[in-house]
Amino acid sequence: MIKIEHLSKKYKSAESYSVVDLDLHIKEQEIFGLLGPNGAGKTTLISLLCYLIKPTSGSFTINGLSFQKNKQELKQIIGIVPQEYALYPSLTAYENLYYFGSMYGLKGQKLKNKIFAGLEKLGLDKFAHKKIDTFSGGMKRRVNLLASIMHNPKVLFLDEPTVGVDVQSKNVIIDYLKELNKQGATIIYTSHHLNEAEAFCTRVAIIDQGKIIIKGKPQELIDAHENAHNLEEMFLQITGKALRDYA
Ligand SMILES: Nc1ncnc2c1ncn2[C@@H]1O[C@H](COP(=O)(O)OP(=O)(O)OP(=O)(O)O)[C@@H](O)[C@H]1O
Repeated sequence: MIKIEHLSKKYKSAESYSVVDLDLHIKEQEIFGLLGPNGAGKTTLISLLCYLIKPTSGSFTINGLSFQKNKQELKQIIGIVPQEYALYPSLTAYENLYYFGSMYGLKGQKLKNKIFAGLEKLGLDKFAHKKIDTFSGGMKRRVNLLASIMHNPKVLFLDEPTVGVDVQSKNVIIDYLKELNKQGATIIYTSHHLNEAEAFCTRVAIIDQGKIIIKGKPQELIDAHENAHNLEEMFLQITGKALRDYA
């Protein structure tokens, strides 16, 4: 499904590479977690795969398609849930979703039904006609997710989709993602919530300084590390306890 080969990225203003000669294959219908300390290169990797930024070298394909040759086809099959809200605050939830759905060529009753079905699933149907700037963080995160899946993408990239939300919103988001995955979506997501990733992901990769240092099924990784009873303990053993501040 996703084949990444020797992918590297060095930002123009940066002194070092943010993604370094990275190889990774992700299979269809996996839920793949990209984990790592602050500044490890997770967002950069997701941004490369969505072609929001260009690689310095290396290549990748998604479903056999490459951005260089099949940009339009790829745009139809991928969905991107960014870390920042991609919503218009002065428009209602319905108007936002209508706008994003129209961008993918959806219209009329079909689009309307899709919007209301999504809002209902995520517990927001009562708020369809309220403006986004009146929403809580958890509500905005849920609309942000819906905006990215209006076109039923086969592959969904999510950059910290549950950051800053309460447990209730987090559970609704994760359950919805599991449902999309059951329906066939491949999911690639970044998170700092290691308990969440342990329960949610079929496989995870731990990234540090732009490189994958370990990957596998969460339980297998935990079992392979003595004294680690969960993913967080394994993560700390591998990445160390030092702070990762950068500017
Ligand atoms: N636009 C940019 N220009 C220059 N350097 C950048 C840019 N964006 C990110 N970087 C650098 O690339 C490295 C990786 O950053 P990235 O945001 O991908 O990490 P991350 O793993 O997503 O971190 P976090 O968990 O804090 O979101 C960092 O050293 C960061 O300073």
